[in-house]
Amino acid sequence: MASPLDSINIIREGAYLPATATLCSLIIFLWVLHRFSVQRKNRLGFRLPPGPFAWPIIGNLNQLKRLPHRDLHERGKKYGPIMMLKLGSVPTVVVSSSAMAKEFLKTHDNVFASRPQSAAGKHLAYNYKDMVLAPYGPYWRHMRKLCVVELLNAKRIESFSCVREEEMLLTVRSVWEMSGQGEKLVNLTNLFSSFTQAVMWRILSGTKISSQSDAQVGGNGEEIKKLAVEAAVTVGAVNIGDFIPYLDWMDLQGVKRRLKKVHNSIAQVIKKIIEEHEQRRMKLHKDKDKEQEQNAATKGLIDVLLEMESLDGKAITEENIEAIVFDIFLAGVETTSTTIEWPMSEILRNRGVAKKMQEEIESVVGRERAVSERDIGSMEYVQCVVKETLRLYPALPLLLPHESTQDCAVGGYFIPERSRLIVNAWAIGRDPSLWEDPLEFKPERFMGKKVDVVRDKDYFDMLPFGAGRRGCPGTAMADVTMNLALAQLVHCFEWSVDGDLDMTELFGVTTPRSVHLLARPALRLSTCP
Ligand code: HEM
Repeated sequence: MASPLDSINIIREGAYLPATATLCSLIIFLWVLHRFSVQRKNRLGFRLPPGPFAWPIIGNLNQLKRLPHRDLHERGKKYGPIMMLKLGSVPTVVVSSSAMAKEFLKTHDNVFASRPQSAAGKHLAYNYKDMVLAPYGPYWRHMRKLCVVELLNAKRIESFSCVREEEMLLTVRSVWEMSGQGEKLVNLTNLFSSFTQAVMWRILSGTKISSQSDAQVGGNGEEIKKLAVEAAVTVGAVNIGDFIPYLDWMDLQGVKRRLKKVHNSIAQVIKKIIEEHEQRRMKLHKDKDKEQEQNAATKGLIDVLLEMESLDGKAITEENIEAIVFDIFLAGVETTSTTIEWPMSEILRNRGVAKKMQEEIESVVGRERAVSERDIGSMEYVQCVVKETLRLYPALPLLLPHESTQDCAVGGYFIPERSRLIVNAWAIGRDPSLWEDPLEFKPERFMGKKVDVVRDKDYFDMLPFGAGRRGCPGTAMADVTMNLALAQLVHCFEWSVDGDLDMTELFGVTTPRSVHLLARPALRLSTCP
């Protein structure tokens, strides 16, 4: 995956900086003018938050390290829980305490609910016509309501439990097969990716990702799997033009070109699958019996969207449907699979955690059958393992960037309009003033405590899903998927690794392990389910 630092190094080495002195003077003049205007704007009478010295043009871009969540955490120790950086010409507020995160994402949520403009939003995400990268306003509200109320409501998520359970059973069987019945190591990183892709694709389209019918219609599922990886790599690169707008037109790193290419390929696949659904619906409509049969079966979200003509009197266009399919697939897959990979790594390093999980699971389901989603409610320790993972390993350690839509005073500091907000969820989850032994993986810390990371809107001591208006709408779906996958894998198999595990991470769209997770399964149940 391209590292943000690779892109930043281009600037550090000076390879592309404008050469002529005139241009430099002009840029410095504009920079001074800009600083002056920011200071003048401060009619609220507060100072800007503290932060390191920012160079003209590049600001602090050249100082960011390969793992920015760790780097910003270290800097936060010097400058405090609100720090101001300049990324290129973009004023950027970095927040790294629970109390300050609450100020920004709850008290002043309405001011910080927008997203900054970016090449990814323009060229990949349907020119901001998706939900994830759309600026705050009526269009985003329409899309968010459609997604939260119609697609990801509790009843709908529950209706897909059979999809998740079936895909998990297929995954367990493929583990056993791939390992040569316990002889060989299995690549769990790839396995979790395939599992979450299969679940999300089936929930959207109603078809298996590599089923025969899918293959007959051109293998849309397989195609989108490859494209999702490509999109993640491209979005993971820092685009210089997003931070130094007057260099944007040059597309120095070729990011815009790659984004456009990936967008066109993804849009084509999504368009095709929507057209196929439309045609099938028309055919079924003619055959009433089959239509009833289809209605009784679980529908994919694309069918749900096609059946709805409007929401609150506003039409649901084909572009809306395409963008929502795009968002749910891309936002739901990597985040969930990364969050399953880390607790499996901890379980492999800590036999005691696996043992406690197995004892609890067996007390609920015995050894003769696989775990179902209904069982999870009775498994407090398994749920604590998931919570502890979300605390220590948030898949998006800096959430997604927010942007302020007006001047604002927060925590005694002035935050100018159009500042970028970065909330360091990784640092908050490891804050020693909130957590005892913060760096240790101890699921027991949540036992007997009513901590509801998914639904409690007032809980800011860990923020794996963000909070407020832009908080993740897929939390409930992610929660059931992760709990089921972990319980099933630990119940069916005893896992072992060769040697010590490397626990370092990469920073890209999500924060996966830097080295794929390989482990050997030994069957615990009498037969593979
Ligand atoms: C463990 C899994 C997941 C994690 C850790 C996660 C985390 C996040 C985070 C941190 C954000 C940004 C919040 C912010 O900007 O303040 C977000 C946004 C979002 N997530 Fe998730 N997510 C997960 C799974 C999912 C799933 C399964 C779906 C869909 C079914 C989903 C859909 C979205 C969408 C659409 C947004 C954008 C919301 C908006 O901008 O209005 N996520 N997620």
